[in-house]
Amino acid sequence: MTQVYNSSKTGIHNYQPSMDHEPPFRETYKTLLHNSSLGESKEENHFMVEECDLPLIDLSQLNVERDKYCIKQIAQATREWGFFQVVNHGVSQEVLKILKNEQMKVFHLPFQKKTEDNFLNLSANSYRWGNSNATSLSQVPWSEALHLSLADISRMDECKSTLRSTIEAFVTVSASLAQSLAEILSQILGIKSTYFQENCPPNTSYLRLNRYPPCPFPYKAFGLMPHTDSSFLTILYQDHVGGLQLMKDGKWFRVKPNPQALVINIGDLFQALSNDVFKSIKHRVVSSEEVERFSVAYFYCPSNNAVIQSCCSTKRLLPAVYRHFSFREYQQQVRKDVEATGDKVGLSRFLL
Ligand SMILES: O=C(O)CCC(=O)C(=O)O
Ligand SMILES: [Fe+2]
Repeated sequence: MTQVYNSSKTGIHNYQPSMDHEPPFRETYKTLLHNSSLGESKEENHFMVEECDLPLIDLSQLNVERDKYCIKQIAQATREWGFFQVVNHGVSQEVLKILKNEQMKVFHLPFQKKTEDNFLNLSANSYRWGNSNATSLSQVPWSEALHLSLADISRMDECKSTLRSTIEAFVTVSASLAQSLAEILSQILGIKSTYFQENCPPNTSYLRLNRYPPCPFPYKAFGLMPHTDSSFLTILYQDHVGGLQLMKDGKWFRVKPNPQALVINIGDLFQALSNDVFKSIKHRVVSSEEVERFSVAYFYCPSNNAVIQSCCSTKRLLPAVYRHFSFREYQQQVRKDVEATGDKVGLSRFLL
């Protein structure tokens, strides 16, 4: 399947993507597509989903002084939603615009090039698409991604210097924003203020560049299946297209895209650390039939050896919900479950 994007849709002029950049979704998942009962009306309609009014927090005062009102808003949004948006976050609109442009260029390289060993001088398996373990179409993400460890970024191909320097600019702000947010939240939990400095040294976090091609079966295949993030928290930049949905009180809601804002969500590790006080919220991406979509996610993660232990249990306030586990152990379990069943099981594997 090939697609030509015109300038009115992408906002980029004089830019011609290669015609052979799409991963072979249709061919690869032919059997799963055939087995899925296309067009059945009893299917949940992913598009008939209410839009939510996600809390929007202005961080301009946070960087100057630890503004109490701002901290209160962050705490409230985390407890009520586990998801919120921030503006005046420190990443300039210019950087975000260039980042999307560079991301578009890299994903529009021929598919064959993206799958080559040593693509952009990155570690093996950095470029990902679909799900080779899927047993049904609902387990196939109709998307492609570059999954980068922060160490990988400094090794990135010199010829992609604009991509690299823009990613670095995004990562620098995201790293400090993630740490500030985590420290604010840790105060509520009574965790010592140096916890994140000690457990999340530079380069242990990850960045993922996502591209969601137009999907011919958006009712059947998600851009990204319902999931929770394995991070402490995630910082997401999404373009103007929309498609991100989150689950609140058992119901799916659409997040209205705001390209000025970054979206923050709590991940599994914060849920475990907080002994379920904060919740890692399920979210998904519904693709468009007509346009491609881009997003960038910064996953704030500790070193592999870091042990996640519920704060409340260490203070003996409440019985611990989860057993201690290292981040390495967590990632290994997630990988094992995905390989065995096509799905992530997540925190419930570590329940006491
Ligand atoms: O693209 C998005 O809006 C969400 C991406 C996401 O959830 C992820 O990469 O984990
Ligand atoms: Fe996610």
